[in-house]
Amino acid sequence: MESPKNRNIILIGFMGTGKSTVGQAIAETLNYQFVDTDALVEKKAGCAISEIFASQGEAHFRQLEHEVIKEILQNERLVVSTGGGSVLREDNCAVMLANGQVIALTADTDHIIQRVSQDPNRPLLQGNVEERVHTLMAQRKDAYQFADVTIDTTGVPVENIVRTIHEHHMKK
Ligand SMILES: Nc1ncnc2c1ncn2[C@@H]1O[C@H](COP(=O)(O)OP(=O)(O)O)[C@@H](O)[C@H]1O
Ligand SMILES: O=C(O)C1=C[C@@H](OP(=O)(O)O)[C@@H](O)[C@H](O)C1
Ligand SMILES: [Mg+2]
Repeated sequence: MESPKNRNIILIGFMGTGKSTVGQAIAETLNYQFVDTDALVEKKAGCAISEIFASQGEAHFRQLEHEVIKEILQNERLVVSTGGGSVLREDNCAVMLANGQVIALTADTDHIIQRVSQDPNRPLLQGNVEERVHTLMAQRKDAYQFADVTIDTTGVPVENIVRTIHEHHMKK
């Protein structure tokens, strides 16, 4: 485990690009431990993400998310699926790059809208989902570019994405 890029795999990307789904599958393939920062934030707060946003606001959620990312990346052999807004803090990006191979998942807007519309649990997408996705994607268009690798998941089955990540991780 000489290079920091060997330590962990860290998935970043907009909501609905498949970080949580793909992360779980790649962890099983590599026999790494799977960690979802959203789940760790919920554990730390003792309530659901939507409740944290509603009762304490987004800034508090971002602080918990930052603490979780810093803590968890002290370990090795993890696949870490991050929340889509974690990259908005530069210090999170720096911790990620220093502790693993950062892989950005992307997908086109229509696929993202279709995927997230089935899950009402994202506080930033309440109301008109299509409008919210368009607005946030425009705001974040450059936010995922610091990744070591970028993989377009549009129309790609999860097992193919897993295979591509596996190949990238083996040859890095
Ligand atoms: N490659 C894919 N093709 C089709 N559906 C997908 C794909 N990846 C994820 N999904 C679906 O999209 C939804 C959001 O996926 P999720 O893993 O929660 O994304 P994220 O963690 O990036 O927000 C889930 O219903 C999931 O089953
Ligand atoms: O993009 C964001 O700001 C968020 C993405 C969510 O995670 P997913 O990207 O896994 O949906 C979750 O962290 C929270 O609802 C905020
Ligand atoms: Mg997720």
